[in-house]
Amino acid sequence: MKAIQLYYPPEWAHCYGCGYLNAHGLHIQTYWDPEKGESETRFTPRPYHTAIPGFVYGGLLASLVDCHSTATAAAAKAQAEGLSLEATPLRFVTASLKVDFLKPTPLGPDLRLVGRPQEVKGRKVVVETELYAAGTLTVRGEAVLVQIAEGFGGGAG
Ligand SMILES: CCCCCCCCCC(=O)SCCNC(=O)CCNC(=O)[C@H](O)C(C)(C)COP(=O)(O)OP(=O)(O)OC[C@H]1O[C@@H](n2cnc3c(N)ncnc32)[C@H](O)[C@@H]1OP(=O)(O)O
Repeated sequence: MKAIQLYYPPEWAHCYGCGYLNAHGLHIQTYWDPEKGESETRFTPRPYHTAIPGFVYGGLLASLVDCHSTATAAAAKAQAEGLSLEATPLRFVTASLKVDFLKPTPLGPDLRLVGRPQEVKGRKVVVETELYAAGTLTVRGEAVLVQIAEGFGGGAG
């Protein structure tokens, strides 16, 4: 199975969280299960991703939820519209990101994120994410993702 992020064309693949062209990035990779209609991302934090010794930095956890959600939105939209990401790459950006840190996340175990689309409407997708460390739910996220339009970003300054 191919990660959703690997369908992004090069111009969409520089993201620090999930861009395969960012040498310094996290290279988050998300997989879609069309039967369940949900996504999964696995990530093993490095020792330097520390908040307090023994626990994962919350900003990293938010980044995982963020890029996991943009990819989930692309897969959910493709499935809803009967599109193939191979033929029609879709790219979403984060309009809103809410992260609840339910428990400290231990640093060491592989992290598992499960994403479930709640709404697919026009250019907008809402995704809920649960993040588990060694089977324990430690983070819950909710993100609103918007499909980028022609000329996204405009000119700076
Ligand atoms: C060039 C390739 C770039 C690839 C980048 C990948 C990045 C990966 C992950 C990220 O970190 S993204 C970086 C952080 N995000 C941003 O910088 C986005 C900055 N914001 C924007 O560019 C615009 O605000 C945005 C594109 C998100 C929305 O503007 P639009 O004018 O296109 O949206 P519009 O107002 O038409 O709203 C579309 C829908 O989204 C909803 N929406 C927009 N902003 C929202 C918001 N903040 N909260 C909740 N809902 C929101 C809006 O209500 C509406 O829903 P409904 O259709 O139900 O009415």
